Amino acid sequence: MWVVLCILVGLPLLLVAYFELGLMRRKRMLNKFQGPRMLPVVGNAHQMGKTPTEILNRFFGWWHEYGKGNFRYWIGSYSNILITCPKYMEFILSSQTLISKADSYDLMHAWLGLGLLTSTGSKWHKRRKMITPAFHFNILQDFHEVMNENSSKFIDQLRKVADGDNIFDFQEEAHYLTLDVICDTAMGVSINAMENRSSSVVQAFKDMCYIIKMRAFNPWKRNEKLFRWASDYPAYKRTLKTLQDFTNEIIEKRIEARNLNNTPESPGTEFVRKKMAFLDTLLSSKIDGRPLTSQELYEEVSTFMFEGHDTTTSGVGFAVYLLSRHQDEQAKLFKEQCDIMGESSLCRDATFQEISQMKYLDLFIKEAQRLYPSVPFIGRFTEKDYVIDGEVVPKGTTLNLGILFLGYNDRVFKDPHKFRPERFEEEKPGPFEYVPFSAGPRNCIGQKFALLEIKTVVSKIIRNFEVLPALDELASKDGYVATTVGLPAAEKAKKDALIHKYDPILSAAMTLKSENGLFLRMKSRL
Ligand code: HEM
Repeated sequence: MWVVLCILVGLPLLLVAYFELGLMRRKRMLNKFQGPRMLPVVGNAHQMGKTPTEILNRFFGWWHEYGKGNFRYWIGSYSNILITCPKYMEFILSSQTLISKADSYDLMHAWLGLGLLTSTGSKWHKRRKMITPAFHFNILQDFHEVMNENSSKFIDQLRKVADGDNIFDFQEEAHYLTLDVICDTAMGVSINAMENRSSSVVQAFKDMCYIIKMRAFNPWKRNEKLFRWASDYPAYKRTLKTLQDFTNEIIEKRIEARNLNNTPESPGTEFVRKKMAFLDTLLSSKIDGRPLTSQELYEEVSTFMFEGHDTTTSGVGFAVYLLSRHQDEQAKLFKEQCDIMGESSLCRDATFQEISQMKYLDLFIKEAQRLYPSVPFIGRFTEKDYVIDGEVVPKGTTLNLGILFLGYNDRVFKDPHKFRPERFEEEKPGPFEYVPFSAGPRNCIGQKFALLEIKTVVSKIIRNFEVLPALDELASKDGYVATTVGLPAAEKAKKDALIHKYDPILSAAMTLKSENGLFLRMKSRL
């Protein structure tokens, strides 16, 4: 009897002791960082919350508690530091060795393999060098034509859905547009997602982006082995196969066409684009003196398909959302369009040069990305000890770089909850104080592409539509943004009552499919 009792009590205690002993070194070092008290075994997991909204609120709560600095927290045996100090950002993002991604990126491996976004070490170095020329100025100019063509179709589509006083989900519409642009520029094919939205490939892209984000917030489904038992696993596998088959087929056909010297210009091919697609650049490139293997081609094309449309969808979405809330700024943007394009030719496409002259639009997009960055967090993993600003960050720590938090830091941005595009002319943030596209050697390779696309689409919307004020109580009358993000708890509670129904950052920027959508009203100007 006593023996059984001893085993029942002693064994769990021994297990806990063993578990804690294994973490001792990391705990000792990380205790030098400020952060919430943790329990044995679970760490701070019990405090995190379950939904993206709860998790984000928890992070902002701690951020205020710890003086808007970095803080550490533990999820079981996983040690994390949320990085919000520009000095740390600088060290991490400038490092040539601290380039391994956090384990949250593993969720993308099944689809993207180890492409530019997810790879590390010499594999990443070689690929980065090879892919950089794909964003050359001339290629970007070619891509601008595709952006223009597709955004004209998008405007036609908006005329249908925004007809009269219709309220519609803008984010949903923008998703199909950005998918069309990226398919055309990355692979040289048109899937016409704006019209064929129910096609299996179009839905597969949408579902896959959703699944990746949903799993990131679900501790069980995040685990590959446990996810296999989930009821949505079979559907996920089907989605994955649809995307893999589609991409591989396009690559094979493109190679065949090239082998037959059947250039993309030749009639009779299904390749609609007459210009070089990203895939063509890859097919002409070499790694270690040899052409890329089918797997390498697949990984890079898929990476572009993912990175290149999900991010720009929210980039366009939040900019247009802010138009609805900030009518004075919308009026200034419209005036800029008239000045640059001429009042009588607002219908035509803006040229590459005209887009670069749209200075107020540039400031507006910068401000939108400060408040609602399309990529709110990025993650790194320490493969060895690092000394950052005099403190040792031990091997085996996940560094979550809070891009979102930088934008709400009043030491960097005066009155951060005020929506004021002009601030970027007056108070220039340092290179690591505002990093929506990251910075340093692993910054966003598609930054110029993304900004060009967002500006092309948003400027066209401004010329063609008046984005009407929101019908709720949240239209800004004082220039402040309608969000609870970044507010201290007391102020947040006051605003919560108003905003709980609709807060784009909590529902969409945290990138789980928006609970309510991004509902807007527009009136045609023409
Ligand atoms: C608003 C739009 C976009 C934003 C805010 C954005 C932001 C970012 C950020 C923050 C990173 C760093 C990720 C990390 O370190 O884990 C990144 C990396 C990357 N982005 Fe973007 N991105 C955007 C659009 C695009 C587009 C349009 C493309 C391609 C056409 C693209 C391709 C990539 C790739 C391939 C990487 C990985 C680069 C590397 O690790 O060397 N992105 N992006």
